[in-house]
Amino acid sequence: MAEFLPGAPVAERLTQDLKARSDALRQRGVVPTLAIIRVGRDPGGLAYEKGAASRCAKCGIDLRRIPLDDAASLPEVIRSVNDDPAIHGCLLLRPLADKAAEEAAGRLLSPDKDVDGMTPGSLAGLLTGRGGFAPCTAQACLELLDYYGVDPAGRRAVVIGRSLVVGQPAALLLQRRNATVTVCHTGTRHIPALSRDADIVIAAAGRPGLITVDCLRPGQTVLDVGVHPGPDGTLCGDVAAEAAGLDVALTPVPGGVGSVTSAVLCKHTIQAAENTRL
Ligand SMILES: Nc1nc(=O)c2c([nH]1)NC[C@@H]1CN(c3ccc(C(=O)N[C@@H](CCC(=O)O)C(=O)O)cc3)C=[N+]21
Repeated sequence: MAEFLPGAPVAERLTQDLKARSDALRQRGVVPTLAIIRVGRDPGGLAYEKGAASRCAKCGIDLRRIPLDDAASLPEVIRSVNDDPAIHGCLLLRPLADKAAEEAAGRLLSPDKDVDGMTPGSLAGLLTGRGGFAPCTAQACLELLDYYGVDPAGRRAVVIGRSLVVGQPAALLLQRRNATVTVCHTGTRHIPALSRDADIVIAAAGRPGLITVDCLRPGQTVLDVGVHPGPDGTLCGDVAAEAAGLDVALTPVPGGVGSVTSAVLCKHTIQAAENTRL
């Protein structure tokens, strides 16, 4: 049977540290503040905004919600966020229907306030190891490994999925922690053999049930990033439900990586507020 690795204790430990850091900032007259820009009403974005709002309240972070009907005013809103010293972090919920507007927003947002790690500046910092915030879900994977004492150093890791939001940042973060990383994607042959060979598997393909039991072996640590609404209204991940019967350490869906993501968003916001000089 699988040993489950819940996200709640990881988020809770992060929250305790962040609340203390927020109190220290407020004593210096700095109120850590996050702006969340939402264009439209995508269910995934609404779910994330709801989780982030709840986590911000626990961490002592003020939240500025900026709902927009469309992307027309996005450049002006991003500029006002960049110029507002009272706002330390900004999350633009993605994806936008208007890809060009999303890319333009990524070029406009100050990397210093890009707590979601979406801007070219942040991604360059991730690649070079010189500053910037990593995308929160990728960072959440490392927070889970650290909390549960799984040291990536010297281990073989397979990341399934090569998005700029999760797969590639997670691979870079694992490499920086001295893991040997293989990134699998739609062009990869023999994913099951490659995946079975790894000590750590990060499933971030965005395809429900893609990682079947023949991709896994006893003793592995498996982080399931997928969050997919199932036909019966429940949520499922990229890892097939049958994996629960294997002798692996597995993050549940819901209650796994997703529940740590918003805590990492808060961690980046507090860090951004601490980076400001009074
Ligand atoms: N710039 C940007 N960055 C994102 O990281 C981003 C985004 N836009 N747009 C929306 C998606 C979706 N997303 C989720 C994160 C956590 C949960 C989460 O906490 N899920 C809970 C379950 C929530 C529920 O029960 O509905 C869990 O997995 O335990 C869900 C969805 C981040 N996203």
